[in-house]
Amino acid sequence: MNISEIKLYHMQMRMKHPFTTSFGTEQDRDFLLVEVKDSSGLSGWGEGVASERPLYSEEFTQQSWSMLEQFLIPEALKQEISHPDDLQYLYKPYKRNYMAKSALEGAVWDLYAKQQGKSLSTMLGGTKKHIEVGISLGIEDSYEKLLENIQGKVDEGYKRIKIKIKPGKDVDVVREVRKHFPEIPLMVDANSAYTLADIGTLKALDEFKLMMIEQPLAAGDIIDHAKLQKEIKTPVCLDESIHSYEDARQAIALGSCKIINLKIGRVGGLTESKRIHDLCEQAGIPLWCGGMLESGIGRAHNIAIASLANFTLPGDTASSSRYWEKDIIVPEVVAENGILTVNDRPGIGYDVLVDEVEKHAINKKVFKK
Ligand SMILES: O=C(O)CCC(=O)C1=CC=C[C@@H](O)[C@@H]1C(=O)O
Ligand SMILES: [Mg+2]
Repeated sequence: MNISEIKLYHMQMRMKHPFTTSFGTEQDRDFLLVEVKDSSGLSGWGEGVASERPLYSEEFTQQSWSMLEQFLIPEALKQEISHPDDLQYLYKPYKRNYMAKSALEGAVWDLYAKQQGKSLSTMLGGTKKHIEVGISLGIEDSYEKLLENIQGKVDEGYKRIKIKIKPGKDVDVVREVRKHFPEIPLMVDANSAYTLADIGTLKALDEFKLMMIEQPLAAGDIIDHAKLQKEIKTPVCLDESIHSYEDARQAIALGSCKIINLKIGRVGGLTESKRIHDLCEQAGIPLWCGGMLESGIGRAHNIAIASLANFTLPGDTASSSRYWEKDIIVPEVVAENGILTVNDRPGIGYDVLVDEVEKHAINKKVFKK
């Protein structure tokens, strides 16, 4: 692949509105970008989705920066990479740090696809040209604000509504939403806010015809989710418990979930994402592509992976305008009536506005072969 230079950017971009989950509120997105250049000057881009604080998982921006700066980038420049899959061997000695690994690997995949003159979707084996998307709504202080947000997104045509729940803001909130929206495709994301002691509350959600309940129990848990799934009708969807092909294999074998929210950054990149996709396709476990409040670069990667056949449920990749006054890609990601078009331009299929990247970069480091 003749990689000659790798640039690491520490980005800060303010989202239009704060986003609240069971573990915290975020509005100033702090994330990384990786740019991989070949000797002809062609660039591939990847996004590091860890946040400033390790609340979603153990990863955080500064840790990803150190992992990339001290280990992953210098080692990638030391060897000849002929295919993005080669990075799995470089990554093998290093534990976890999935989001850092994914940022570099995603940039290498984008560059590789551009060198082949093919879209990233095609290179990954994607078959869909249109992808249905939903919207993930944060926790609001008032019912009227939440109901207003839902109405707005239903009017925009989003194909499913995901709302966050936590103890004290769960059954009553879903009941109120169902009162106003009895038929919309609705799911809840608990971000690990419950334990098996809350089984009464989680069973009570069965009356609301939810598409799924996402990650009700502890991050990393497989066993208790298997016990829970036997007790409730609502399909369990795992997010923070699935960090690898192995985790997915064990969760499927134990019946811990009926659906998986796949996030490229959480599982260490596109090569592992593809492996998990194929495993779930074999096992009849549908996937959807989750979001990590990405900039357009991460959204473009999400679109590419979500074009694979077994991504059969609407994901979280809403329009760029969901979060950003101005995205760092052109054209911006636009969901028309809840549908994204997979473009067949080379690589991620969007141009990166390097001036905008530089504007939002609070730190940058260039690594040369
Ligand atoms: O990117 C999006 O629009 C989805 C955001 C979202 O729901 C999440 C982002 C990051 C961590 C979590 O809070 C949550 C999730 O668990 O999916
Ligand atoms: Mg989630």
